[in-house]
Amino acid sequence: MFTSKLLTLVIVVKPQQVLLGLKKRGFGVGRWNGFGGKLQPGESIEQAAKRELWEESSLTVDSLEKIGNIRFEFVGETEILDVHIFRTDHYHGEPSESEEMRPQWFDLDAIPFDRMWPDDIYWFPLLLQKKKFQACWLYHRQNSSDWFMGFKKSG
Ligand SMILES: CNc1cc(N2CCOCC2)nc(N)n1
Repeated sequence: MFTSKLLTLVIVVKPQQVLLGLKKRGFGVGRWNGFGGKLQPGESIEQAAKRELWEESSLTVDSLEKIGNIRFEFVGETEILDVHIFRTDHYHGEPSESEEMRPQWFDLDAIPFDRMWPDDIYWFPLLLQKKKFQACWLYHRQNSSDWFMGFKKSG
């Protein structure tokens, strides 16, 4: 029996750069990623995305653009990660380090894909072109990059 866990992921973009955070602990530690996490009771996905962005980077946003959804399955595990991905080009404040994340701006032609989750190289270009997408990935182990993917772009 599979259960799914709702998670958020926010990618902050400015004209020539994208903001990523180095995960300092927990799931995905050591990888650069967008900002996000779990929902709290009573929260909408978007509210959780804004809260997690603020908690992890101290940025606030007026609006988020829902850009994608990826479902991750890990062989041998019964919990599917249902990650809702948002993009924002308008934010307030300056990024600052939190207990979870060390934020850093990256030039769009220098995104550190080799130090990110292996799926990111496939959907970051779509996010940067503002193309909505859906995807599913099967990982053979939580830290290996063995995976196969099904990819469906939706308009
Ligand atoms: C498994 N591959 C993943 C997972 C992931 N996240 C799961 C934990 O919550 C934040 C987003 N984010 C990316 N880019 N790739």
